[in-house]
Amino acid sequence: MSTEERDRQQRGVYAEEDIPAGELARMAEVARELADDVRALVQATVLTDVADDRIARARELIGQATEILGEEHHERSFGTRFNSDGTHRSWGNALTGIRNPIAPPLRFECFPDKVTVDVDLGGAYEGPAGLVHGGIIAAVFDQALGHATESAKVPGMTGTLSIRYRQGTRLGKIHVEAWVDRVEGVKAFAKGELSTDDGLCAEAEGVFIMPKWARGEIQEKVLGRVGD
Ligand SMILES: CCCCCCCCCCCC(=O)SCCNC(=O)CCNC(=O)[C@H](O)C(C)(C)COP(=O)(O)OP(=O)(O)OC[C@H]1O[C@@H](n2cnc3c(N)ncnc32)[C@H](O)[C@@H]1OP(=O)(O)O
Repeated sequence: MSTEERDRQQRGVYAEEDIPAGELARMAEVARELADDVRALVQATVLTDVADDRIARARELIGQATEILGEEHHERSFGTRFNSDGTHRSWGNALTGIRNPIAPPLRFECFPDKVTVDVDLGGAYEGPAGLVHGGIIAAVFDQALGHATESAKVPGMTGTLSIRYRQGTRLGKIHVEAWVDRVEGVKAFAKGELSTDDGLCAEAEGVFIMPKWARGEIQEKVLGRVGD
């Protein structure tokens, strides 16, 4: 596939919609509840100690649920949807998507100089025994630093991300802060820290770049709207 075709396809996953605020709130509630249920299922799957016959029964029920959910579905991914009320939603996002049970999910608080997030990472995010997987920590940083650039109105995609793991992060509650250090043209340089009750566990820095294909219309849309 040519670069032009790929860029065109990439721009195509951004959709416009016109959903009244009340309806959107209802849809969000349904999405959150479904993802919470499946997240609980994932945790139960990792930790279960029941006998094989109970697993077989659970699989039957899971199969039925999968069939129902698949009756109607989006083609490839949820993408990002811009609503006429000035919001946008990326409900499939792997870290923040309210419809995505893989997402912990991260819910950021935005301040003028930084974004923060507190989240509980349970047994589904294990790497070394009892500790959070390093790749999960990288993903959390990627989203947090990306969110900081978006909050500072200099959004971009990750060009380079580097992480210093200072000590193991025990499964459980983590606190992350991220901020934009400086901006050079289309590049925003962001930094972040992850801590727990044990203190500072990891630090990150990264370069976030507004890609060529997104400069202009999509950049304006992302900049002009708030959303999840
Ligand atoms: C809608 C979006 C917002 C959406 C924001 C949403 C927030 C999402 C947060 C989650 C973050 C992700 O998961 S993002 C997903 C993971 N990341 C990706 O998939 C990115 C894949 N890579 C790419 O798409 C591209 O290589 C880019 C965008 C990184 C750069 O390509 P480009 O757009 O063609 O940029 P280009 O003009 O060549 O270069 C611009 C400047 O950046 C420098 N540069 C280029 N690549 C890199 C690099 N990897 N690391 C450092 N610096 C780099 C160049 O030297 C140049 O510097 P100078 O000459 O100007 O000095």
